[in-house]
Amino acid sequence: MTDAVLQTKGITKSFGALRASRDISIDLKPGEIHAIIGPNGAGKSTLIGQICGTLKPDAGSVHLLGQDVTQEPTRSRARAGLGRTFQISALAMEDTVLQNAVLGALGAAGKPWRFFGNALKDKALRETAEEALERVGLQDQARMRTAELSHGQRRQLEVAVALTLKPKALVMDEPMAGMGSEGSKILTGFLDKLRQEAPILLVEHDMDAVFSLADRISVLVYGEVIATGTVDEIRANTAVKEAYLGDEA
Ligand SMILES: Nc1ncnc2c1ncn2[C@@H]1O[C@H](COP(=O)(O)OP(=O)(O)OP(=O)(O)O)[C@@H](O)[C@H]1O
Repeated sequence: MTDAVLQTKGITKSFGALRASRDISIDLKPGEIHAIIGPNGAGKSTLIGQICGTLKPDAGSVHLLGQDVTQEPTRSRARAGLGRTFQISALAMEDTVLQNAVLGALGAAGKPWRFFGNALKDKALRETAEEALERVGLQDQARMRTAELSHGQRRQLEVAVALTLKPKALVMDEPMAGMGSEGSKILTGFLDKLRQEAPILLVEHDMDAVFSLADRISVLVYGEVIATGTVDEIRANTAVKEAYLGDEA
């Protein structure tokens, strides 16, 4: 377990009487995609919030590259190498694709947003942004307004923004949501390669994507991890079939 890039130990979180996270211990190892699946309301977003620092656990701890970051705010976790993409887009729609990527690079460099006006002229930031766009295949769209991108391209841009951080680990919240089958295929191929650079904790409802990408899957039900295993192990797990997968297994 010592080689985990990201790890939670006994994370517990309640909202009033509702226990949204129950003693969750999961880890993310170098080079892997670890998918978190479970029904609506199972506690996936609550878990991500605690990992990324927007929510504080009532008990338990979060470790990034061996450091206990439980009390650290989101910003310092990001600076330490924790990248994330959001379920709801955080992009500035009226800005160009390149501007959004530069904004990401500016944040990754720890510079306040008031420097944004000059950021486009900053060679290093611009290069970081252009490189990230190229990696997700959006170099030809750099000058387009973000609002003009297709849904799938916006998802690709969100990944590019996360990449400007040069992350050591990535947390992705439903990257496939709203994608057509072609877009899902492109993103799946991209994530498949990306795992070598930064392992990915992937929260995803698209079971085709999960089954084709995940090295390991953890199944969350009522705030509790009921199983962790390979795709084959999870598909064969009776408790998982009963609680969640049913005929999809
Ligand atoms: N801030 C909050 N206050 C009160 N209850 C909350 C809060 N956030 C989440 N919950 C509750 O905690 C439980 C877990 O919610 P969470 O959003 O983490 O689930 P989820 O697995 O991400 O769901 P989905 O797949 O629908 O996104 C739900 O019952 C939800 O209503």
